[in-house]
Amino acid sequence: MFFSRKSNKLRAQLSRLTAEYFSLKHSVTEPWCGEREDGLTLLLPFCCQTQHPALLSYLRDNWEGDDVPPITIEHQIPSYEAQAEPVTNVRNIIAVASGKGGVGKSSTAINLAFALQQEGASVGILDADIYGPSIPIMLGNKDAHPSSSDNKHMQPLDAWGMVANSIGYLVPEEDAAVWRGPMASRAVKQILDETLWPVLDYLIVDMPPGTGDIQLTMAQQVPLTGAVVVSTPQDLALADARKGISMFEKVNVPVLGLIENMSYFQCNACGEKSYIFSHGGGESLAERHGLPLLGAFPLDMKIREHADAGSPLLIAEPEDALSETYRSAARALSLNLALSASVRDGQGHIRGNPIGIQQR
Ligand SMILES: Nc1ncnc2c1ncn2[C@@H]1O[C@H](COP(=O)(O)OP(=O)(O)OP(=O)(O)O)[C@@H](O)[C@H]1O
Repeated sequence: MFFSRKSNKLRAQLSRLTAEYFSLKHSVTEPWCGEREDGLTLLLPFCCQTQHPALLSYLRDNWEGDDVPPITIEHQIPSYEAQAEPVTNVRNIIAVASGKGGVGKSSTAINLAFALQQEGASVGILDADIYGPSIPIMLGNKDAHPSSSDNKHMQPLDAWGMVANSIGYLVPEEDAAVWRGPMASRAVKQILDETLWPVLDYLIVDMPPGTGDIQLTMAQQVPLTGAVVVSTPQDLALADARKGISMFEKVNVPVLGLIENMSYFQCNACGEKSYIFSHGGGESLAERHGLPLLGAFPLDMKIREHADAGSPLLIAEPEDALSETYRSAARALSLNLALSASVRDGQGHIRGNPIGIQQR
């Protein structure tokens, strides 16, 4: 065993500094710390790959004692409990939902999916917005169709390194548009189960907007690990977002956080922010429900342009400040899931308060 006598002390120090970095309790970070022959290991149950260098610097700069041992940071995302049977190869399914239509749920779903991927997770996206599938347009492959070698299972489409499936790849939009609720829910469940997903840490599901029977049935039938609710700061949208939160609570799906979209518009010329759809609504809704606000995104032409052009913002402009805001939301989402959910097989139980990752 490496440094046998000192190893407990070293692990305790790694745990303390990691807790400080993420503003967590020492007892939360302790199980993440281990050792191997040539040094210490930090195995995180959430993804934040872009932060590893900063975390490593923080550990090195604040290490007390003689030499800093070699530290390896890795992540391994567990499968968390859900109300229904898991889908083959899929560790966690996260719904992106909105009470009201047109608030930017699909744009958020796709950008969050790429952001999680850039943070080191393996991610796929399922477009369950049966009456208005927009993921194929946003991925730029609306005329593609999944292939099948046995006429029973489908290979998901692969666009920009992201696996995806959507009703939009399978049937003409006008056909799905007339399906009744039960048929629509069955179709989503069927696509979910019959797609040959590779091993995924997260499958992001773009839900149909609203909180009616269809959404409720889907929330029950799909083994959701958690949900993210998207809203604009407008009173009307917030009232519907509240209904969305209650819907997930009713079916015991934990809401992992809120996203406020179209929060403000910033003038390119003078930099002034205008709060077109009101101000602070997302924050107060999050506070009232004890949920984290994972991110607040401006009304920005780039978001619309990349969605329309089928070139995901995070791929086309990964260095843009907006892309970093999506990655920050993705990190907070991944961390919050790790802190608030129970691991599916009952091993390595981790609990704590929902918080975002601190920017250092
Ligand atoms: N923050 C934003 N800034 C600018 N445009 C945005 C933003 N968010 C979304 N949009 C644009 O608004 C339109 C609606 O967005 P999107 O399709 O993501 O919403 P939705 O809530 O999924 O809609 P639906 O209810 O139809 O499913 C799209 O044209 C999208 O590009």
